[in-house]
Amino acid sequence: MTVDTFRTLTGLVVPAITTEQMREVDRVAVEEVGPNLYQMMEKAGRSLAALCVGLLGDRWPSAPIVVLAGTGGNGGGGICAARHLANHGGDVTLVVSDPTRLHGVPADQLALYGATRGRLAPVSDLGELEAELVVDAVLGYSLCGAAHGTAAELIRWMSSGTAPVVSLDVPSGVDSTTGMALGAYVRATNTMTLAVPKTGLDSDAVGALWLADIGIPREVYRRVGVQLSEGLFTTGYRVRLTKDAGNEGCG
Ligand SMILES: NC(=O)C1=CN([C@@H]2O[C@H](COP(=O)(O)OP(=O)(O)OC[C@H]3O[C@@H](n4cnc5c(N)ncnc54)[C@H](O)[C@@H]3O)[C@@H](O)[C@H]2O)[C@@H](O)CC1
Ligand SMILES: [K+]
Repeated sequence: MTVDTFRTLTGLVVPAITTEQMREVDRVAVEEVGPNLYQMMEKAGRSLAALCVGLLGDRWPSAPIVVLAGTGGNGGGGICAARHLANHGGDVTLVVSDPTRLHGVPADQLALYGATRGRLAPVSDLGELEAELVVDAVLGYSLCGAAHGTAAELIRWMSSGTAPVVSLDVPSGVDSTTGMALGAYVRATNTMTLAVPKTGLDSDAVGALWLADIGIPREVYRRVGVQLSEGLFTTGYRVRLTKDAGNEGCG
């Protein structure tokens, strides 16, 4: 099932967009207006780390956190979050599905993570890892078909454990436009989506839905034809979204 809108807890209506529209937002930002990908990913990773700290509450920073990252932009955001968690004294272990396939910004994120106190573990160590919180940054909006290979292995590991999972952008394995999963997929307790919510996020796999500001200015949205309320992030860099069912969420 897909939706056209979500709503903030204060009642603001937020439009939902497709993967194709989000790609166009990204393209206009990167090629025409800014911010660049490094800037956006930094904000995504930092907000994701802050959400994790908030969810762990008193158990932070002694609670073991496992961050699972894929090879694309979603993985890059997860690696960036792992760096922020490690920088702030967290007990972090990062597992990258295939480090040899990282390139560009995500590869730079991994190199930077190597300068922290966080651990890097191979996929073969998964069975030995303990987690009180798992960050799912395996697959984002570029999922094509059913999750396969190491990505599917990481998704199955998350599904077999009891630790809550926080997904970046979309639960891995779920199509961000249609909300459908053709194979293994993550059932998140929380999902932090980026910039604008996607039409496929009205799925039970999403858990509590958050929207993070990644610094995209209104000129980008104007060029793409997306109408976001200017009041959306007046209270912070992250806002909770609910399904837009009538007056749900209004006080
Ligand atoms: N504004 C932006 O552009 C930003 C994007 N970010 C993230 O980047 C994501 C998009 O990045 P990408 O386009 O690189 O793509 P993804 O990170 O969504 O995934 C790309 C990787 O997934 C693999 N893949 C695709 N379908 C698969 C399947 N069925 N089974 C196994 N592997 C599969 C591809 O081979 C590729 O290696 C977004 O979802 C978002 O989370 C953020 O990190 C930062 C800012
Ligand atoms: K994900």
